[in-house]
Amino acid sequence: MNVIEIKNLTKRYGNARGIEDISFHVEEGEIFGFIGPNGAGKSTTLRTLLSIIFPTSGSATIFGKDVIKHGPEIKKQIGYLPSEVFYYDKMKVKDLLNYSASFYKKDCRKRIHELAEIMDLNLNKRIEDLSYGNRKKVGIVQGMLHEPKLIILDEPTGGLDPLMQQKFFDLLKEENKKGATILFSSHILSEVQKMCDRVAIIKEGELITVEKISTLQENNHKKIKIETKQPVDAGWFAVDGVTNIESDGHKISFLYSGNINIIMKKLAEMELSNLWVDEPDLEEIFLHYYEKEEGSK
Ligand SMILES: Nc1ncnc2c1ncn2[C@@H]1O[C@H](COP(=O)(O)OP(=O)(O)OP(=O)(O)O)[C@@H](O)[C@H]1O
Repeated sequence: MNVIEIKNLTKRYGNARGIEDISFHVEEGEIFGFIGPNGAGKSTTLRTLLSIIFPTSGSATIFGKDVIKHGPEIKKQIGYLPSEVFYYDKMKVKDLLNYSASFYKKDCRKRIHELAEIMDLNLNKRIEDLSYGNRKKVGIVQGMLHEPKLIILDEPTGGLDPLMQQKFFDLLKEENKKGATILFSSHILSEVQKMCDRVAIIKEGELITVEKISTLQENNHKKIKIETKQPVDAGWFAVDGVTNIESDGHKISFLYSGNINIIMKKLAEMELSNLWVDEPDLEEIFLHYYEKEEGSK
């Protein structure tokens, strides 16, 4: 079953671009990553999904229900962490969290304490006395205290130190094991790579691709590095499927996607002193997509 279905979603801010014709779905039980650089349209997509803002055209459903018509009902089953959290500064953390919990028809007190313990958050402090990272933790606890079936996170790790990031990801994995579906946006590719099953890549408001991380890594591209006896002109690699060439004459690295025999024959024409074939990390694949898109314009 698809927990989220986004169909041809477009949002314009006056004449300015927000997102253009975005379609993808998130399946039940998935951890789905939504990645793209600053200003790509991640927050716009997520806010439209939560009917915080309304689309110019297109539609979206969550749990099979239209997000505009059934917004309030759907939101009870969603945990949302916005990219920036704003609070009443004078409130104590525990008062804010209890107030948030009062919107749900369940007793969340035990879970609030468990989450605060995991995230090392002091419930007795005033919001105004918290650092940026600790405010983020308040947002995390607030988004998860009602044990939602769907967790939507917009750039969740900003401000968290590496140890906290790890704890937070462990927490998300645990929620996912218990059945929660997770959608999170990020421009930090290593965290998406660590966490997600599938990923949608967005650029300048448009969707570039939706792929399994494993497919992106294994099937599509190889990272090939060679060392040669004679200097090789980078032009020698004008082969279909070769991108991201970096060369200092004797050492050349590039990404290759396509029939592996073609590139092996090309390499066999050269006197090699060394050869490495690796899977690229997500960052390299991501840059590759960007280069392709820019080149094709
Ligand atoms: N309220 C608004 N009014 C006008 N334009 C907006 C508004 N909010 C976003 N935009 C524009 O929409 C585009 C997408 O922005 P959005 O915040 O969705 O990107 P993002 O991928 O979340 O970026 P970031 O990683 O920087 O948060 C940008 O060009 C941005 O300037």
